[in-house]
Amino acid sequence: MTDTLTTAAEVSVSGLTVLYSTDQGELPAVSRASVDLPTGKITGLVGESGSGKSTLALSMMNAVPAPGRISEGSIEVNGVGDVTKLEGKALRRVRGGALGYVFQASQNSLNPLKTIGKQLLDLGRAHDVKDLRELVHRAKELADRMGLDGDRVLDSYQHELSGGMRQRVGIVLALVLNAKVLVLDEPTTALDMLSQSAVLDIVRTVHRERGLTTLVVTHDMGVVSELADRLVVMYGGRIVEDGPTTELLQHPAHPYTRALITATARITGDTATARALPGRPPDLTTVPRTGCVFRERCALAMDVCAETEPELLAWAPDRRRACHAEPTGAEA
Ligand SMILES: Nc1ncnc2c1ncn2[C@@H]1O[C@H](COP(=O)(O)OP(=O)(O)OP(=O)(O)O)[C@@H](O)[C@H]1O
Repeated sequence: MTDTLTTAAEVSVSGLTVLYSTDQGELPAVSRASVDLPTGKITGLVGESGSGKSTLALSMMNAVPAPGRISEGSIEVNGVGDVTKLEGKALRRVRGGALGYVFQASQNSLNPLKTIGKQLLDLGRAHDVKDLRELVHRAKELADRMGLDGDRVLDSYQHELSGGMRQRVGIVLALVLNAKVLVLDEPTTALDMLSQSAVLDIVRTVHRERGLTTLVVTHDMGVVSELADRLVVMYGGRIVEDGPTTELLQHPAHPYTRALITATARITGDTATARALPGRPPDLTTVPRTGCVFRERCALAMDVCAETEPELLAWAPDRRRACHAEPTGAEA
């Protein structure tokens, strides 16, 4: 069976492999990943630290940092084409133009030496915006919609803003050029609980009001379980499972997804039974080169798992999994 969704895709990642150069040679941080971001939906990309989430998300802007490179695959963005083929000015126009990206720890991604307003003007000039006053007006409006004082924020330096305010500023800058696709990398990490829920409310609201296609990257299953329409689970550079959020949480079909859910008290509703996943996730150098990448931490591992890498295949409508074990009642 193919891995395509029936819904229209705003972004379509196909056979993506991203390599980083290490002292052991070039190794994959993302391996043959194929996934769609359905138009108008919020997709959550989850997995432990090092699973390749940020690398996959950065690839969508063809912005994998050196010493990394996209070695295979394509990323089709609606109205743009294959971003892996873009370079120079065409690529800069897409970043912040069609695709708005709020960086991980965006708390620190702002320039400490320039006011937010000055950074907004730099962004406008980089994108050849003719009417900068209109751009400032739009940014203030957006900021106001997010519960910020637009005038004050534009006159501020980043150190004058709280973590939650900086995160909102990151979203303003990502959307002010009317991006249709919004990518947020760990939007709530390093925020206190109150600011976390305020930022998530804002993401939900701007997503709906602006008709966005949104990708939320997080290691925290709890964050996306309430926010996302769909979940995509990554482990060791592979997509191991995806599907609609409610179905995937109620009936996880990959042992890794099940373990992530069990480890999240916010989903199980019980801090006492929430168990951290035993063992450590692999990095580029330790990820198994043959067979299933999860087998060393998997309670269901069989001989075949050491020999053959399971393919990510559709096993029910709108559900895919990469696992040799049969989906059993245990998943339900
Ligand atoms: N610049 C780099 N050079 C070499 N290896 C890298 C580089 N950046 C990331 N990696 C490795 O690539 C793998 C995937 O990293 P990535 O940051 O995409 O994962 P992640 O799931 O987003 O985790 P985190 O939330 O910790 O960023 C990890 O093993 C990481 O160590």
